[in-house]
Amino acid sequence: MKLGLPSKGRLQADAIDWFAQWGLTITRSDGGREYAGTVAGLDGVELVLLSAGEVPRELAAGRIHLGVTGTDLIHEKLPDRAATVAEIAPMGFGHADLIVAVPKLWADVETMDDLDEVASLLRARHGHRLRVATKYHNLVRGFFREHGIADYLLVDSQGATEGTVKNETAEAVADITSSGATLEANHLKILGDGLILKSQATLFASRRAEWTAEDRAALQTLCARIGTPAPL
Ligand SMILES: Nc1ncnc2c1ncn2[C@@H]1O[C@H](COP(=O)(O)OP(=O)(O)OP(=O)(O)O)[C@@H](O)[C@H]1O
Ligand SMILES: O=P(O)(O)OC[C@H]1O[C@H](OP(=O)(O)OP(=O)(O)O)[C@H](O)[C@@H]1O
Repeated sequence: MKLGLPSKGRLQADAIDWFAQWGLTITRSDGGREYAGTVAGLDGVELVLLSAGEVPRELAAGRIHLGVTGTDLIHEKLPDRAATVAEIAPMGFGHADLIVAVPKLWADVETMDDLDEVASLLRARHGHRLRVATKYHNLVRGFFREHGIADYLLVDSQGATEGTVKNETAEAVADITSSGATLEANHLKILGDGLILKSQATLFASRRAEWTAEDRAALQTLCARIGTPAPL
């Protein structure tokens, strides 16, 4: 059974601690620079280290049986997620909210409806569409559609998204926030009804992987320890 774990970044250390409480000892090879390691405490588990952003794709391709990543990334990257993955357990860390934020200076803009009005004004007065910077294209499109906002442009931003407003490449952003410090530092505020998704690190199982009898037994054992029914 292949277990995909973030190779570095904010989720890895907490994920290793989380598995330790269920009797799985995960050890990175040589000082943590090599992307390899071992799992002790449950037979037949092989460690695969990869970026949190790649875990959804690897689960969908069936190249890993289990994977740890944020629910935001699963929702964004797997449109057909019910057929692709099964949630085993939320892990209680990596909490973050995907939100829509606008400049604090926009005193009259507090809701998605207000943002829709801004979009219409921008179009009417300046002849260009409202630009929204994000890396969560699918989730943002769906959310704007639910709020009846159609006249806007998504600007791809793979990092430093909150800076796009100051840099004048976008008027609004849709990004992850946890402490709120980055929004504050960039003079942005969250719209009252601008919460797209609440995310946390979660253990998922792949419905697309080939599950041998040994893999299923390992999954059963792990789920019994966690105290949750095996989803497959
Ligand atoms: N403050 C935060 N900022 C961004 N992501 C966060 C935050 N808190 C928790 N997360 C979660 O962490 C996950 C992303 O983790 P990380 O940035 O380590 O992965 P990544 O984007 O694959 O990293 P890499 O920079 O190696 O590509 C997402 O699921 C996200 O929701
Ligand atoms: O609410 P906060 O605690 O301030 O955290 C939110 C910030 O952290 C993340 O960025 P990250 O550190 O991953 O850098 P990036 O912008 O390059 O993705 C995220 O994209 C926000 O910018």
